[in-house]
Amino acid sequence: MVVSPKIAPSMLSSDFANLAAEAKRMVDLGADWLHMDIMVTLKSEIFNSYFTLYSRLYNSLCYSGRHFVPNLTIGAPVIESLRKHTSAYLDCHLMVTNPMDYVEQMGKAGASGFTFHVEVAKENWQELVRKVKSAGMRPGVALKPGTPVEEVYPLVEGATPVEMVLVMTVEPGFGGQKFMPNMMDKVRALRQKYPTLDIEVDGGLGPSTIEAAAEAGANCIVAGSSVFGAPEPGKVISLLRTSVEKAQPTA
Ligand SMILES: O=C(CO)[C@@H](O)[C@H](O)COP(=O)(O)O
Repeated sequence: MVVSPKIAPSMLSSDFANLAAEAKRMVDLGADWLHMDIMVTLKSEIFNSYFTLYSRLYNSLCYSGRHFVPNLTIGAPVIESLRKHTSAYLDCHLMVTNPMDYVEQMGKAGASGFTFHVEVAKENWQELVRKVKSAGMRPGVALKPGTPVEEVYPLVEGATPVEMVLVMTVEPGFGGQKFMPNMMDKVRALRQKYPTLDIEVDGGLGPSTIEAAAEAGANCIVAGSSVFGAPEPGKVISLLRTSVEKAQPTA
């Protein structure tokens, strides 16, 4: 195996009122990571940082209104609570417009991975990656469906590189959307350039779409509704893993 499979149920599809039990259930069923979707409002972020006309304009043009995504989920306090109940790798995907503001609190809360969006970190990604590492987390970069894959190359090749690229296979914001097969061109390009990189796919992954993703070269698989909605979630986790294993070239 060149890269190992990491199956990461998206806790966005879990019962939030029973998060600790849901996390344990997933780990017991064979999950490698727990994927945590962090989405916050732009409003709270801009009060924490600089409120400029530019950022207002930029965000209204790029991010349909005042949020990076049109949904609200969890933040560092929930990660901190969950961390008391599990030692699992918490794969945190920050769908926020100012990831720098969250590095310290996410590190202290016990996040394992900190994946930010390239669309909002074009200027300061080097400092961001350094801070993520010194806060004890593994840095990753995510890209939305409309973002060209070339935009993440400098982050993978930098002096302090990211350790994972997350290719969104739906528009970020909600679980239960349809997988976008044309995103596999990005995965293929990344795998060809970086044979040992962790490449994650997120959105619409399940038994009917895993083959396309695994064949393209994805090894970290986020799956929400296909796992939590299955009568036997353990079988889905194991099928996802087998598909990745089968598709990987042997070293
Ligand atoms: O980040 C997101 C949505 O923004 C994902 O993590 C979803 O939670 C994946 O859910 P499914 O598409 O697998 O239901």
